[in-house]
Amino acid sequence: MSAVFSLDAVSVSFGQVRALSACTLHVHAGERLALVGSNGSGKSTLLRTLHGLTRPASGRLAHDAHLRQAMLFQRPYMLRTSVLNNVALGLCLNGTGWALAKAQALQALERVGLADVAGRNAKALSGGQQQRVALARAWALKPQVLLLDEPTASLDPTAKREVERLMAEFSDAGMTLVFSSHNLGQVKRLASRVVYLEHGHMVADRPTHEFFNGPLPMAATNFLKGELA
Ligand SMILES: Nc1ncnc2c1ncn2[C@@H]1O[C@H](COP(=O)(O)OP(=O)(O)OP(=O)(O)O)[C@@H](O)[C@H]1O
Repeated sequence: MSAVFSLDAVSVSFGQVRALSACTLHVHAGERLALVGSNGSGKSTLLRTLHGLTRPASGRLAHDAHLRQAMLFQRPYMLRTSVLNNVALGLCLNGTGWALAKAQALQALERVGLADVAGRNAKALSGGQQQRVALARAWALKPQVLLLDEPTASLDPTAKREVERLMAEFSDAGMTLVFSSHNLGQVKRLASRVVYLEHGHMVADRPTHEFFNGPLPMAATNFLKGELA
């Protein structure tokens, strides 16, 4: 299988804090990779490093120079303008002309079931709707890889399921997903593979079924016991 991202012994530091320690990881095309671990274990740092927002102190990050990737955050950033403009501006920043950007933005909003609110102020939407706008903004860019940092953490169960459904559909359409989550039910439902991080170290890296059915290193077993208790 071809790797879309390869991390080789990557470490990231913030001053005295070692956020990632010698992480080696190959993300393959079409995977749905979940990052799990306690608060501060390095999940966001790993995602931000894959997206080029954080620079490794050492090690090597390799990907195809033409790889199209997008990233979603726990709280989506919405500009104080219409939903349509929020999606179209993302396309414009990537070089699409305004008229085409608006047409493609509308298609993307249809894709996530939000065409009917295209004219509303994005800031006035619910958290769940805003996350779907962010998914439309990402979808419109046709990324090969979508990175998602706890995309459903602040959403109610219905909105959470809707975002999960879209993630699954995007994956079925061929997109590679890398996401962090504290919701192990969600990880079971969505992931094909799970990486467990602790204090910046990758302690376990398993297909989802094996991750939840062991055996695992003791630290990962203790984490699972704590989370499922
Ligand atoms: N910009 C930053 N400046 C200083 N320290 C940082 C910065 N970003 C992350 N850290 C530190 O790096 C470590 C890893 O943080 P990170 O946010 O990657 O963890 P996480 O697993 O995503 O946590 P959470 O589950 O709480 O989101 C933590 O000790 C955190 O305090």
